[in-house]
Amino acid sequence: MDIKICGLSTEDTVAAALNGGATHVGFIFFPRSPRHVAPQQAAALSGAAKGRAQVVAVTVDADDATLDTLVRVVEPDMLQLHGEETPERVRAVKQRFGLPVMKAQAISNLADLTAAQRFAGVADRLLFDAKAPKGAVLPGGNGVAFDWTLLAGLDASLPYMLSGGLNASNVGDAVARTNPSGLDISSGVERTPGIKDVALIESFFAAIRSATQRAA
Ligand SMILES: O=C(O)c1ccccc1NCC(=O)[C@H](O)[C@H](O)COP(=O)(O)O
Repeated sequence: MDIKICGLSTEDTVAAALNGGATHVGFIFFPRSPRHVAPQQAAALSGAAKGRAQVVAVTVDADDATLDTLVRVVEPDMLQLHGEETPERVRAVKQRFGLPVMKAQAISNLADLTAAQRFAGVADRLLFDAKAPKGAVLPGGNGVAFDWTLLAGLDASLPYMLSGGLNASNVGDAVARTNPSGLDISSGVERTPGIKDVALIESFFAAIRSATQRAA
C-alpha cells in the first residue's frame, strides 16, 4: 500500500517518513497553510527522498507561472491539485509538465464520489479527503475524517489515496473498512498545526504494520 506523509518541513521528519516506509512525501505550497514551504526549502528537503519515495508538490488552484517555478526548482515526481481544478485544468497541467497528477476530491456525500468520476482517465490518481469544515482556511490538512462507508461499492477504475483525519488510532479501522491503494496523513502526525513529530510518524507506521499483518 502506498503511504504519503504530507506537509513535511524539516529534515528529521522527512527522514522519519522515509525510514518508516513512506512511498510519497508531500510538500505544501499554499501560503496560508502552517505547512507552507518555499520551493527552495522543498528542493533541499526532497533530496533525501530521491530514489526512495515520490516527491509530491501540493498546490491549490495554482496558475501556470507558479507551477513553472515549482517544477523547475523542486523537480517533483507528482503534482497534487487540491483546489477546484476542473478535468480540463488537470489535462492541461499534465500536458504542460508531463508529470502525473493526483487530484484531491473533497468528500461529504455520495454525490461527491460521483463527481470524482469526472477525473477518470484524466487524473492519474484521486485523493479522497474530507470536505473542509465551514469557515476553515485550508482545503486540506484539517484533521477531519469523512464517512468511510461512502466508499463501499465504489467503482475502482481510478486508484485513490484515502485521506482526512487519519492517525495511529484509526488507521487500522480505515484500512479494514476501505482497503485503499494508498493512505495520506498530515495533521495526525503533528504535535501542533504544521509541526510534524518523529515519534508520531513512527507510531503511525507501526499501526499500519500491525493492521496489515492482521489482515494477512
Ligand atoms: O495540509 C495542508 O496544510 C494543506 C493546505 C492546502 C491544501 C492541501 C493541504 N493538505 C493536503 C493533504 O494532502 C493532507 O495530507 C490531507 O488533506 C489530509 O490532511 P489531514 O486530515 O490533516 O491528515
